[in-house]
Amino acid sequence: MKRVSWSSLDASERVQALRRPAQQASADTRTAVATLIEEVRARGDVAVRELTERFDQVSMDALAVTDAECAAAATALTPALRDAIDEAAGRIEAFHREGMTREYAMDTAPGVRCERVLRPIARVGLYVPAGSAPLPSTALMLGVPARLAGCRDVVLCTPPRPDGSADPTVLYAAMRCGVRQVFKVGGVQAIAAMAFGTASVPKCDKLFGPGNGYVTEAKRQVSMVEGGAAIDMPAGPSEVLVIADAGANPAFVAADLLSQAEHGPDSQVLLLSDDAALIDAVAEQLERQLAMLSRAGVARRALESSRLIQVDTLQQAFDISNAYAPEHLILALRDARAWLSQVEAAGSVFLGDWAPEALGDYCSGTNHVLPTSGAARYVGGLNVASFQVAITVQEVSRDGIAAIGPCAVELATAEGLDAHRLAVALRLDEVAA
Ligand SMILES: NC(=O)c1ccc[n+]([C@@H]2O[C@H](COP(=O)([O-])OP(=O)(O)OC[C@H]3O[C@@H](n4cnc5c(N)ncnc54)[C@H](O)[C@@H]3O)[C@@H](O)[C@H]2O)c1
Ligand SMILES: N[C@H](CO)Cc1c[nH]c[nH+]1
Ligand SMILES: [Zn+2]
Repeated sequence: MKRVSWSSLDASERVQALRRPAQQASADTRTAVATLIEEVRARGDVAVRELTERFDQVSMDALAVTDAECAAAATALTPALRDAIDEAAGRIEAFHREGMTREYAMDTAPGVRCERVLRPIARVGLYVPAGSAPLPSTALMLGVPARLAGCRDVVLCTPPRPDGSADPTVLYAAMRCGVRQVFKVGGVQAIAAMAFGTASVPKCDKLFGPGNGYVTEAKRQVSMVEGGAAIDMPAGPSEVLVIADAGANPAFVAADLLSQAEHGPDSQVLLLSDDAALIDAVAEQLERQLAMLSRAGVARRALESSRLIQVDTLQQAFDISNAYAPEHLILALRDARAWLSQVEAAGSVFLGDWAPEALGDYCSGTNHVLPTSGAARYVGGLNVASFQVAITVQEVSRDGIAAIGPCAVELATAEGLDAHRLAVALRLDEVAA
């Protein structure tokens, strides 16, 4: 893992040091994804099956998971795993319920009642990755808020395993959230199928969930074409930025870095510290722990585009972090809570030595579907409101229009919009008569 001293870098070297490996899909990826989307759009399930055979090396007959498969999934899990999923789901539900947006109403003038009401998005499509590792925790992170929002049709796609089945843990987690429409489809073909609909897969209004570079690019593209679907956010290859001081535990810090590096070769992990000895110790721990990982190859590739950065001060570390806007930010600091006020852009923050990012991935209660590639500057992680639309309502009485109508007339006149002015003025005349 490359080590740099921030103050010795010039401006362009600093940009280079924080460059993400998959900042943007390459032109080749964009073109390839566009072609795949068009194939699904034009030929529906036939194309989905062909692409599944090409990219997942499995020939599929039925794409939908049957009730029998769901029932078998539950019994395939150990009681301990079922309990862990149930326990995690409980905390995720509690935290998301508490944070739900509320409806409200107020009189903005006598006789003018303004309200915000909430409605669930009717048809939502959830993507649960399973390319290099099936992620049942992602099924919880998507399914729990979808259920709390009250979405009517919840569709879930996840790549099939080599034998054509769906991962039973993903299925159990999906069922735990009340998801009944599950399809064994992954990658671009899943996103295109949910965006445009096929004979098997229902068309959805909005798509949610993380995925690799192809999935993320496919989401971006379907959200930009007429007749496509809205999307939650860019939730691509995982990232973590750790800010650690001299008192941090190097083994903990290294483990946290590796926990994101093992997601994929295009993951990126950064350590920022004002203590050279801590950085040395973390580098040593990284090597030691890599030797114990089953996915060491993947993690090593991610570490190639990752950095150990020595900063002059912790304040400088926060300036760098805010500019980078990481998906996950770990503050391995003695007074982590006091530094929280310095965080301006991050998907999810982990305070102190006892809050590994892996807890947020699974079971602290927060959502792990988070903005990557710097999108944390303008969008937060998934929550119940992501699955709802807020509709505003106004109810106006005769007294109400008498009170605020002249204001509208004045503004409509200034804009030269006569019909607007008339729509109000006619009513004012009637009220005055
Ligand atoms: N940001 C977040 O909130 C978040 C959360 C969880 C996971 N993640 C990320 O999700 C990703 C999961 O990726 P994954 O690959 O394991 O699973 P995935 O399900 O996203 O992708 C697997 C699919 O990719 C498709 N694919 C593979 N090679 C292709 C090619 N050459 N052309 C077109 N399509 C191809 C296949 O159809 C396959 O089914 C990781 O990068 C992980 O870091 C992000
Ligand atoms: N760290 C991932 C989000 O970037 C989520 C995840 C799921 N399972 C393990 N980790
Ligand atoms: Zn993770």
